[in-house]
Amino acid sequence: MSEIICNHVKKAYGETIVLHDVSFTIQPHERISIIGGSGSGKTTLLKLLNALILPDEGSIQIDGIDISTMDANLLRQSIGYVIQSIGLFPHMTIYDNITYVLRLKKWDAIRMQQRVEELLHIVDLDATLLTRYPDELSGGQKQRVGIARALAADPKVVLMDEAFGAVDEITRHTLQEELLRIHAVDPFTLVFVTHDIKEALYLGERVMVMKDGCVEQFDTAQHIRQHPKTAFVKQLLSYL
Ligand SMILES: Nc1ncnc2c1ncn2[C@@H]1O[C@H](COP(=O)(O)OP(=O)(O)OP(=O)(O)O)[C@@H](O)[C@H]1O
Repeated sequence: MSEIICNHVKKAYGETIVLHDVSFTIQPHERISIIGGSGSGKTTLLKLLNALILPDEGSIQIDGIDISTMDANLLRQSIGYVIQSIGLFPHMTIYDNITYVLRLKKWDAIRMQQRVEELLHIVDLDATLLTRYPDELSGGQKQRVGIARALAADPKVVLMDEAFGAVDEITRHTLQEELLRIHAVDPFTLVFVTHDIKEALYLGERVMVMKDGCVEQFDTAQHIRQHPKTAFVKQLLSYL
C-alpha cells in the first residue's frame, strides 16, 4: 500500500507563500518525480510528506490517515528519506548509519546483521566499508549508503531529494538504474525530486512540474513530452 493524498495544502514561511493550494494523489507503489525551478517548493513538499513541517491549510493522508494525527517519529521511521547532502551521521560507522532506524525499532542484532547483508547486496556495496566512517567513502558510495539506510526498514514510501545530484554522470546513471531495479523487485511509493528533466522523465512514471508553489502539470512522462501544458513545461523539455 501507501497511497499519498495531498489535499489543498498551503504553506507559508512568514509572509511568503511557498505552496498555494496543492492537491494531488499518488498511487501505491507509483514512481513520481518532481521537477521545477529553484525555490518552487519541492523540498518543502517533501518535508510536508515526512511531517518535518506541517501545512498551514489542507491535509496530507497516507493510506487514508491524516499524517498530522500520527506520531511524527513513527511516521518518519516508516518513510525512507534521502537528501542530496546525504545526511549520514559523521561520527557513526557505515554499519551504524545503515542500522540507525533498525536500532530505534529495537531489532535484534542477528536480524539486523542479516538485513545489512541484504542491503549491501541491493545497493552493491562492499562489506569492508561497514567499519569505515562517512568521510572515508567516495560520493557515490555515500549515496549508496544513504539509499541503504533509507530502505533498511522496508519502507512503503521513499522520498528522495536531489539524491543523485552530487555524483558524476556515470555514477548518477548507475544509481538511477539501480533505483529502478530495487523498485521493481520490492516496490514502494517513490517521490523523487530532481533538477534534471532527463532524470525526472526517466525515473518517474508520472512527473510533477512545479513553479512558484503551484503544480503546473502532473502527468505521465509520455504525456508531458507529447503535451506540455505551459510555456514553463515546454522550456524544461527544451533542455532534453
Ligand atoms: N525554513 C524556511 N524559512 C523561510 N523560508 C524558507 C524556508 N525553507 C524554504 N524557504 C523558502 O521557501 C521557498 C521554497 O523553498 P524549497 O526549498 O521548498 O524550494 P525548492 O523547490 O526545493 O528549491 P531548490 O530547487 O532550490 O532546492 C524558497 O523561496 C525558500 O527560500
